[in-house]
Amino acid sequence: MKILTFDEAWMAIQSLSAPLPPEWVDVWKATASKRRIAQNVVSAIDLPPFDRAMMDGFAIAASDLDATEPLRISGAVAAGDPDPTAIASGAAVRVRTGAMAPMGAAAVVRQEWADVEGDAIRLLQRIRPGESIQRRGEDVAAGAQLIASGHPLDGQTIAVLRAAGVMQVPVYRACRIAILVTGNELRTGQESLGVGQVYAASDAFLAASLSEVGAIVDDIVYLPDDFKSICGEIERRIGRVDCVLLTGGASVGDTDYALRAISSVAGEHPIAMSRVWMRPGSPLIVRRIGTTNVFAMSGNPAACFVQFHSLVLPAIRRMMGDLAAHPFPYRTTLAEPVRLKPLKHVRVHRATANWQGGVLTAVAQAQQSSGSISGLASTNALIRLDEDRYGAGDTVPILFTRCFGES
Ligand SMILES: Nc1nc2c(c(=O)[nH]1)N[C@H]1C(S)=C(S)[C@@H](COP(=O)(O)OP(=O)(O)OC[C@H]3O[C@@H](n4cnc5c(N)ncnc54)[C@H](O)[C@@H]3O)O[C@H]1N2
Ligand code: MOO
Repeated sequence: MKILTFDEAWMAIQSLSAPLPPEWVDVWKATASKRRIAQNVVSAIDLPPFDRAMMDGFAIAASDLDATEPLRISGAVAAGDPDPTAIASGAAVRVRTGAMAPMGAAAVVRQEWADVEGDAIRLLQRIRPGESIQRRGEDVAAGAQLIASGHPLDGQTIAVLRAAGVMQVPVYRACRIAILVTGNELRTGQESLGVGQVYAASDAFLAASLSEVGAIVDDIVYLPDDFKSICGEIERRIGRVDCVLLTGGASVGDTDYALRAISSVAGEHPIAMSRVWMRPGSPLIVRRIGTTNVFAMSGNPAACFVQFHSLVLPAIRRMMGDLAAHPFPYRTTLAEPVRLKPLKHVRVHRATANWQGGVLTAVAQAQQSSGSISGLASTNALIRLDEDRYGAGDTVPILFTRCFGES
């Protein structure tokens, strides 16, 4: 048994989970995803690529910013016109928003600030130099840093890359994952339950949360408590997927095969851990075999949920380039007191978090048994409890298990 504290387990698992090699994606074919960019990206062009009119109105020369005499309208330019008509002193060029500013334009006078008198305009106020012109490269210059490594390739980022003329970016490869669900008592699909049987549940939240972060669930396999078949199913995935997630059989009973099967397949590969001082979720076995990380989580759905969100998912996110992952990244106020049995385990409670009067506030669920699953539908967070007693208003670390605000 290799038992670690929660923080030791976090470090051990994170250090096994190096980012996967990047692959290049075409920015114009990329769909918004949680994939992360694997290097700093610079702008390919000046942005905007030319001095640009920001208002519909009239471009004027520097000598006419406070002209009291009429300025003759000498031409017009629309967005997309390639010809940057020059502007002379005493003249105005009609411009549309998004058009190239004429050569020599010192400002664009929005049309509300000028009276049109035949083929001339008269300014209604003094115009500031540079008014309503966005200069070439003012947003970002060609070659300047645009996006930092590790940034998600989502819709907002794709917009920036496109605008800046970046055609391809390297992104960390999506983590490929196999889920092996073990247990003689488990039934799936439309099967009705026999005596002593339960429906397999945990793989549903595993698969859903993994696809939310952009990982690829290669397959989900249901296995009996049989040493040989568990060994065989692990072995055939080593080197073919980046992570194998087992559930069930992670504890110490004589039909709990996860540790023995992983050890048998691993041979000389050292075990990172087989238990963590955390409740629920203490039976957690982690071993890297070749290029594959193998995690065996508890069968109890609530324990599996806690292990997955607090330790396993952050490791998978790190493999996909989230290098800033932190175990419980926020703090919340407790709405109610908490009293716990003195134990050396860190307790991780399922909670419901909400904004109350502008303050993030969490209520721990009443039912915290590791065998109870019904509360998972309403929980949106896990809170970390290192002490035995807390008062209402105390603050504790929290992580969100679903997008905050979607509960
Ligand atoms: N003598 C000891 N017994 C146990 C210990 C211990 O230290 N000494 N640890 C306990 C703790 S803590 C936990 S948590 C459980 C973990 O057990 P396993 O990981 O071996 O899981 P199983 O025994 O296979 O299953 C536990 C429970 O969950 C049900 N289950 C399993 N898989 C699923 C699934 N996919 N969906 C829904 N429900 C599932 C299963 O039927 C069992 O009821 O061990 C304690 N024992
Ligand atoms: O891992 Mo267990 O959930 O502490 O009963």
